[in-house]
Amino acid sequence: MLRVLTAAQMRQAEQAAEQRHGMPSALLMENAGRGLADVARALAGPHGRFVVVCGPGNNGGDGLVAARFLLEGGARVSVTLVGDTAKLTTESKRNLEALRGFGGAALALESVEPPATGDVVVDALFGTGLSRAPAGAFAEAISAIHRWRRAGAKVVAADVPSGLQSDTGEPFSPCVEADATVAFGFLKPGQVLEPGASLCGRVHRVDIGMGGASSRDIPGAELFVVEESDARRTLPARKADTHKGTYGHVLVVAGSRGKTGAAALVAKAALRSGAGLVTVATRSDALESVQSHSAEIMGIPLEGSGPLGLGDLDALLAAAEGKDALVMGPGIPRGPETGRLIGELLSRVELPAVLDADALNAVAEDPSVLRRAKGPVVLTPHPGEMARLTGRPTKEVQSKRLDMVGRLAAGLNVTVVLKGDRTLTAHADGRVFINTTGNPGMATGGSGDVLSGVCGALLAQAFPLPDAIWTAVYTHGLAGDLAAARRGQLGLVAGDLIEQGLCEVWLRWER
Ligand SMILES: NC(=O)C1=CN([C@@H]2O[C@H](COP(=O)(O)OP(=O)(O)OC[C@H]3O[C@@H](n4cnc5c(N)ncnc54)[C@H](O)[C@@H]3O)[C@@H](O)[C@H]2O)[C@H](O)CC1
Ligand SMILES: [K+]
Repeated sequence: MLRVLTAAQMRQAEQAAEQRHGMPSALLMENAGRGLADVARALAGPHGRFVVVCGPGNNGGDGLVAARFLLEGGARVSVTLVGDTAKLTTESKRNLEALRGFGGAALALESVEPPATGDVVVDALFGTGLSRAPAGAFAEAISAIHRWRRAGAKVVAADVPSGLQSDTGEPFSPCVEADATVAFGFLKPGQVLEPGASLCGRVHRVDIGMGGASSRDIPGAELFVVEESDARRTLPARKADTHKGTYGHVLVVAGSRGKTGAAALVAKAALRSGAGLVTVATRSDALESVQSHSAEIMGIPLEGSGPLGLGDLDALLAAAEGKDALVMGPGIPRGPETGRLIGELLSRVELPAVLDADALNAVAEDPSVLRRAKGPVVLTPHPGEMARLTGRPTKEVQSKRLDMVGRLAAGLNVTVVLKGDRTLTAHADGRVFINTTGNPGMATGGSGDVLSGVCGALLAQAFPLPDAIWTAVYTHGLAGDLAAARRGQLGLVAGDLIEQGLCEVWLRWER
């Protein structure tokens, strides 16, 4: 699990490294510059030349150190300092002097021979200190870097591409587009959230000596990027002396006439994710069709017709007996009472409950009904459903994903999975887990149903929250990547995630 730090948290970590762990910022910068030089060197052609573009702050300082290491290694290096050199930070001033000792003079931008294929440009204009859109000479420097990249040079960004807001991943204009970014010490949100992640190119995280700074040194939001090893570790190998009851029984309340596939996708995904038993509760006129999708699906008919309402409460309470997790929402017939029904049901059963699709739209009218839930609740909205849950426009949800998912989870004391590119899993305790698996081929009907089935299965197997959920999200995306590798993104359908993807993930992790 990789910790992701905001700019303010980075500064706190830097202070802790200095005050508690005896790592002066000069040494941090030396290590950062060395890591930057190593990545730049690896990207250069055999006779590649380096152009290091430095700004006025410590990001520029990193660039100066990198220039020195490249010169030491015998490379051809030219350094350009942008902005008022009188304003250089102490550390940068010191490194500029050191560089002069190597004869690597600071040249003006105009006098630099334009780099091209095989050459490498090091973008050390701004890092986590960027506070507004680059203008004037800084904007001109970024335009030069764009030109050089179009001419074939590779661009390596120090810490963050200059112009990118490291806390959000939103770029100012102009903003550098890098082939690689060297993250110093810890990842930043802007390197893992879109569009920042794409602007960074390949992110290389290098340790610079802040390893001693642990969580207690760094208060505030706890953001993490989930790695494959984390997800794999959540799901231990099965023991021999177990039976289907050991792996839990998932109750799926989903489906309706014309939308029986949604219920089947949830149920099949749960079965393919290790649930011992799966029962679908749905209107009688839909049940046969749901069960026809797979012999393993058991069924409970919900008598009556029309939208789910308080009249269905007793039947659902009875259906919940002896179950270990509940998944509700995909394809359900929603009506004016459905939200209250969900509130009543959750206030009386202890089951961990996953609410998706129309269950989310039902509770969106009054999300506070969820506060009475007896068991843990997991919401899995896509941005549109998140907009309805929060009462904010979808555009705003997408521009403040981190903030909004954390706020909703804390406000309702639930776990929230905000789906999309880089799905975010926010837990009520403030931790947010960033997912990096998945691909646009998964933007197909039923993909979300599959995710809710995987969530239900892992909860039914008593994997703890929030681990079970960020693991389900990681697994679902990896299943999509493996399925797309065989079927192509265009050809991918939700069923492939189950039949193809999930089974390949388990095989890969059980080896
Ligand atoms: N925090 C750490 O542990 C380490 C950080 N290192 C590097 O330092 C930068 C952050 O450096 P900082 O001096 O805070 O700011 P920047 O260099 O990113 O920005 C320079 C400076 O520029 C001013 N500024 C902001 N926006 C603009 C603008 N649009 N136009 C003009 N000037 C602007 C502002 O005053 C900034 O302070 C971090 O990214 C790392 O690369 C250490 O080297 C390693 C440890
Ligand atoms: K930079």
